[in-house]
Amino acid sequence: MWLKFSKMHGLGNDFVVVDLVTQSGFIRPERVRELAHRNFGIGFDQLLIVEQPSRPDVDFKYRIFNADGSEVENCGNGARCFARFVYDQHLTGKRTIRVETANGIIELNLTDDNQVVVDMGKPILIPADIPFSANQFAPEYSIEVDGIGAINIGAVSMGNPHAVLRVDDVDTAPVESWGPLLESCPQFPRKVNVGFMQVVDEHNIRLRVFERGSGETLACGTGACAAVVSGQLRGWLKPGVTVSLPGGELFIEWDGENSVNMTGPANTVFEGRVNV
Ligand SMILES: N[C@H](CCC[C@H](N)C(=O)O)C(=O)O
Repeated sequence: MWLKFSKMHGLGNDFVVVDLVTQSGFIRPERVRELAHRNFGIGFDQLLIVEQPSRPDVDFKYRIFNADGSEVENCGNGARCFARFVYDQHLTGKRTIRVETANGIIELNLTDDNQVVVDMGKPILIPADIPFSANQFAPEYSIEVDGIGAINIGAVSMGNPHAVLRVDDVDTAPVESWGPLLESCPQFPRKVNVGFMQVVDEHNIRLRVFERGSGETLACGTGACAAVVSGQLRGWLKPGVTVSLPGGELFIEWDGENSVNMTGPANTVFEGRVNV
């Protein structure tokens, strides 16, 4: 079965986006892994699926699959590309689009200057809801990790789980070595995305993210949101933070209580057809 797709990226975090509103089909997890391969497949960090909504108060359903075939709850850079895709493919004429993810509703706003503003919802901080093995919320936790030892982390979910470490310099941070060890540590029963955050000042950070199910990416939208939330909770940041990632910059705003808002670009590279 052949399906049309768009190849897109948000700051180099790259996606294949498939419309299953006007097309019908199903992509098995094994086929997701094959298509994610950068030599034998198309190559992507995540596969994004556009589906008909399952409730009247949203415009679309938004499903996300990592390169390893795992289905996940949210993808921030993907949300911006999702908005660009459904508008450019004329699946909607709206510039404010409500979508349901596996973990709730997010609102996407296409701006006049070719950016996308996403209301990412409130951060989830209760350990059991992240999920993270702590008895009660704390801004910072000390955990023991095999192969690393004792480290301090923030634990935040944006629908998907994130551990946030502070480092002095992201360029020398142990992303490749510590990323996989933390991604699968038992304290996060559904695994975890791992953010390495360098605080430049109270309104600027640098960030690298080792993503659950995909490895290090050039940018991570939910990771940027989680890092800012954790940095504000730990007293290092104030509302209105520019996050510099290897692929570019996102602007993240959180008032300390309500939704986290993310602003950034979304780009289409090419369109194609793929046999699933
Ligand atoms: N790897 C993530 C999903 C993609 C998140 C990232 N690409 C973003 O922009 O938020 C997870 O397993 O939760």
